[in-house]
Amino acid sequence: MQHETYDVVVIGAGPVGENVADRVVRGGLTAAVVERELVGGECSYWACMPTKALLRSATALRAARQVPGAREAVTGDLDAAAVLRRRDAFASNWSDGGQVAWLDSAGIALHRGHGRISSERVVEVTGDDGAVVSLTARHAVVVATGSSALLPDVTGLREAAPWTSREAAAASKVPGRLAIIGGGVVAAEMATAFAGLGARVTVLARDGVLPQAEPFAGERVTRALRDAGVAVLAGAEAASVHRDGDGTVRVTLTDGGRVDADELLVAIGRRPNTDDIGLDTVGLKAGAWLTVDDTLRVADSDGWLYAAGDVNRRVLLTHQGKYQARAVGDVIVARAKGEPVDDERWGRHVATADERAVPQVVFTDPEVASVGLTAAAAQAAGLRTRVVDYDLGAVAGAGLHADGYQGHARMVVDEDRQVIVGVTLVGPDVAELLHAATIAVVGEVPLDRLWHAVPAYPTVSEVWLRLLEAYGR
Ligand SMILES: Cc1cc2nc3c(=O)[nH]c(=O)nc-3n(C[C@H](O)[C@H](O)[C@H](O)COP(=O)(O)OP(=O)(O)OC[C@H]3O[C@@H](n4cnc5c(N)ncnc54)[C@H](O)[C@@H]3O)c2cc1C
Ligand SMILES: NC(=O)c1ccc[n+]([C@@H]2O[C@H](COP(=O)([O-])OP(=O)(O)OC[C@H]3O[C@@H](n4cnc5c(N)ncnc54)[C@H](O)[C@@H]3O)[C@@H](O)[C@H]2O)c1
Repeated sequence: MQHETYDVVVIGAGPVGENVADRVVRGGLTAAVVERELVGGECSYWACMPTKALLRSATALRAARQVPGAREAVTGDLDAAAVLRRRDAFASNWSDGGQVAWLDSAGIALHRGHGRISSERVVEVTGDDGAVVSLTARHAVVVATGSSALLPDVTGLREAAPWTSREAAAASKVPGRLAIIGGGVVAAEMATAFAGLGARVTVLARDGVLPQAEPFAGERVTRALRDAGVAVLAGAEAASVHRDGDGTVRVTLTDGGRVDADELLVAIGRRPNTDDIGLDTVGLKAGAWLTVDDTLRVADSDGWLYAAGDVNRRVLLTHQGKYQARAVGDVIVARAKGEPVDDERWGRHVATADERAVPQVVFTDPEVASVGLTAAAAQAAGLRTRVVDYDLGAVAGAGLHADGYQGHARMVVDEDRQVIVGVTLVGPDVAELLHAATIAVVGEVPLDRLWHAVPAYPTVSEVWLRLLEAYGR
């Protein structure tokens, strides 16, 4: 068996693993990443990038149709084939050549194959040809193996060959009828995308649409999906699934109803990619999420094992995983060099924002952009809050942006500290408004000072002033 030694070995070269390795190399250590599939991970080829490419064209078309003058110039329908071609380009045609070249330029070694921890600080990599290379880490092993789609225990489901987000993101044609189990982020975005591409979509939303978000967000997205022709069946749950000889998937519901489709997408959440990475060899449970401290070090390990990104279940988002990667890369370097560790709240070596300041955009139409706590979550956390709502469509900039602009904004104020702890914006193109809210929440900017942050006129951002006015001074 071939043996190699590095300062740090990272299992998984998704966005998080790549960034951990980059950070430790920038800090003067050596690093290897192990990847069994494509360098770039889920995000690049089957998640963030291709799905947003599937969504973007229909959104642009809707935007043009909402502005007289532009509307008249739109004379045709969406070209689904062109959208799929553009999606292919955003997925780099499922080739990781560009990312491999970047690893090379960053001085990071790549080992292709399946990585398994075999003992303390040792990772064995089994290549496609069965050859095994043993990698020893002088300082740390970082698990960044991500997550996979979860399938519910529904009779006949697996035999019916359902789509997960992977097959949907990489679809080579648009099914005539698409049924979706789930009502979360993936279900809402995919329903929007495939309805825009011309499919007849049915959403079996057992717990409603976007149940984790502010209730008005789910309500507005549900309304928009229905306006777009999507059948949203709130409370519907699949009891059994069968795929007929002609390819039709028949979903029988627990209330006896039936939904027929050409494809069935399951989008009910994720499970960690830890089944077969050797956790049992170091006293941890195979198949479990990896619990970490704020410096991303795995609890119950002897200090050499870290986990970042989806696999630690803190936040299942690329940008937040990359934020963790910066913290974990830097803390490994600090510990290796015997330098002080800055693990105070908001310190350099901790991922404090994961707790209460996570930004997310759901790219439905309207978009849902949120950061921090919802009103319900703030209350559950025991904060004394005041909730301020404003009609986004009443802002001058919104009216200019699109005729008939409809949207809603909410800020949740911690009354004791006079700071904003949560913001949710729903409306066309609100994604780019979110970072101002993130800065206000992370910076814990006092409301008194926010009055001096004057939004430019006439932008949609003027909603900030309206929210402050509604709160009062
Ligand atoms: C449909 C969909 C859309 C999404 N859209 C967004 C979005 O718009 N914005 C956003 O922020 N987030 C989005 N996400 C979430 C985002 O994709 C994940 O949070 C992100 O990919 C996590 O990065 P990661 O590096 O932790 O894991 P991954 O991207 O899953 O990468 C893990 C890598 O590890 C490799 N690996 C696993 N096990 C092993 C092993 N034993 N040996 C070697 N290699 C291994 C895998 O092959 C993979 O390349 C979306 C998710 C889905 C499903
Ligand atoms: N734009 C983005 O930021 C983006 C886009 C897509 C995915 N993601 C990330 O990917 C992750 C996975 O997304 P997801 O939509 O699969 O998960 P999710 O957790 O967002 O939603 C899953 C939904 O499925 C429902 N559900 C759970 N079990 C069920 C069952 N047995 N039957 C029917 N319904 C069931 C839940 O009520 C929930 O609403 C999310 O955590 C999200 O952060 C992010």
